[in-house]
Amino acid sequence: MPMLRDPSAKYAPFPQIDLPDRQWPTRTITAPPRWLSTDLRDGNQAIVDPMDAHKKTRFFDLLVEIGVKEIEVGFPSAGATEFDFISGLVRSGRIPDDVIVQVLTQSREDLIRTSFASLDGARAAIVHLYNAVSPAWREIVFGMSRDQVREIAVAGAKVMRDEAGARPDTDWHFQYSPETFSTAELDFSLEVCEAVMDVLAPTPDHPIILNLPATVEAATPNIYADQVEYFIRNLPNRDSAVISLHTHNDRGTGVAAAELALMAGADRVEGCLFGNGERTGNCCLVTMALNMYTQGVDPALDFSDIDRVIRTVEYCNELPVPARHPYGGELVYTAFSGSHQDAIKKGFGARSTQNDERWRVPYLPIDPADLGRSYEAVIRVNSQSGKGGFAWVLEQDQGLKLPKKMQADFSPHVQRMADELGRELNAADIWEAFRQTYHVQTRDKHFQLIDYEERRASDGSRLFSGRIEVDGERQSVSGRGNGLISSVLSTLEEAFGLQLEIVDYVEHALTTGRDSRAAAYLECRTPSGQTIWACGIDEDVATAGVRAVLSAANSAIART
Ligand SMILES: CC(=O)SCCNC(=O)CCNC(=O)[C@H](O)C(C)(C)COP(=O)(O)OP(=O)(O)OC[C@H]1O[C@@H](n2cnc3c(N)ncnc32)[C@H](O)[C@@H]1OP(=O)(O)O
Ligand SMILES: CC(C)C(=O)C(=O)O
Repeated sequence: MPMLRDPSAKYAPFPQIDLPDRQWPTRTITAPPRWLSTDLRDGNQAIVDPMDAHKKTRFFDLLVEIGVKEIEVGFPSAGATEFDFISGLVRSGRIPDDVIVQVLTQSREDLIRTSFASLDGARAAIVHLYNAVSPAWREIVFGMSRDQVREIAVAGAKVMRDEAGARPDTDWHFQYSPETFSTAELDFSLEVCEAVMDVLAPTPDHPIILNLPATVEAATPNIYADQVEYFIRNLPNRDSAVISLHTHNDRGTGVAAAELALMAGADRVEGCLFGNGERTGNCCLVTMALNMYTQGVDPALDFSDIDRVIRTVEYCNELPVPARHPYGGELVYTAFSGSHQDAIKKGFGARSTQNDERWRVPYLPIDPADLGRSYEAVIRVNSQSGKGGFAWVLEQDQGLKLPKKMQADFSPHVQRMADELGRELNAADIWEAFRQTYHVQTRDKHFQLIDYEERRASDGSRLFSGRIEVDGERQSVSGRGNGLISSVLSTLEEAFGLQLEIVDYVEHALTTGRDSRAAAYLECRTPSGQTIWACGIDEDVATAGVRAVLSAANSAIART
């Protein structure tokens, strides 16, 4: 039994933070944070084949297009690929004036100097220093006391200060991360950050960025929010620091933790597109930004063409964006199940009639069109689907708006096909089933309309005379009625002895413009009381009605 019956001996619950007057639970997010993308660093260090310069450049350009203003472009001391990319980028003139690049370094003198060297010639840059501060890292990784670990940070900060001082042509900004903040004692994180601030002497005009990582997510997101609020409230010179968040997703709540910690007073969020990053990844910037958007807050990041973003991210990371990933996954706007389809279809219907700006479509938290997604994929049909499903597909694909009762009539045909095929039914499958069921635009039917003309008799009645192919043989037939439809019905009765009574008739245009076509739907009853639904489609609305009557006649013949 690999899983323990009593895991409490091996895993301890995370302790609560003593912050009884916490403020964050009653706050809301009303403005976007400063965003930093760490796709080219935390993301890149976590993929099987790190990106080459070509891929990194493509990713960088994408981030700029989306609107990210702070971009961690790598870890210059990791090797030549990283160093050359960063120094090449700095010299390329590719970095827009309103975008600042950031690099990460361990707190080791040689690595810090290499990091500064990679940024030679930069207009502005952020150098990001880190060392882990929590007990397990102190004891296991460094084998050091608290004082010694604090000294790692202080020594690194001094090298940063001196390197920056020696390179006055660049507008340097400093960032320090007490790595493993989320599992460290809060007083110690504060102590180390204060010691780093003492060296770097930030001011409100030139603040330091203090980045508080949940390097490993170890508790529920409210705990991280408490930690961040506690840190902010106890940090001297708060106005000389930008408080930044860097969450991971080990418990699946990386975005939630960042959201609550933003409510706790943080200013900046680091993360990756679609949550790439070490292990389960970083905070997903797409999710967090679009969560804000769906609360009516402009996130200042643009995902208007989310599929293009996904294509580039998948190409660069060589990792798929999962089908269920919030906002971006292939299936996140798709309903297969009947009751969801029904509600979504009604939601779109209500939108088209109510002219209401507020988004209120059941089951869809966001309008897919805002992200460049079409409505076609919103509803897909398989054996779990209902009437709303195929009705939506026929409407999107063919422009057909089936009357409700006809949907019920067609439903068993679709259900049978889905059960038999055991797979999703695409638009072509459904259209083919519809054509066969209602003899629409098929050649192999019993009655086939060739042509007809309609005249008004002196007594006001209508005369239908036309040519109908009956099992391949053309016949000239005619009949009289009060209107065109009834004259065709009497023609069928007189010429072929076929009796049909009209119960309901609906017609609508299929498209607008010069090439418009029309669809007519007919509910008929046979002398034995059977209901027959029929459909006719034609460029001319009257002819669509005639075709619908012949569709009903073909069904009646098929049933005998
Ligand atoms: C949580 C994060 O994501 S942090 C970012 C991590 N990212 C990366 O590591 C990607 C790039 N890194 C690299 O390419 C390599 O680690 C290099 C080139 C930077 C350094 O490589 P190496 O020197 O071979 O070793 P490594 O990274 O394993 O460092 C281990 C040593 O550094 C020490 N160390 C680790 N982190 C830090 C730090 N932040 N500050 C100071 N020392 C550190 C360790 O205690 C260890 O010391 P020891 O050798 O005395 O036991
Ligand atoms: C370097 C820091 C910010 C980091 O990546 C982490 O702790 O996850």
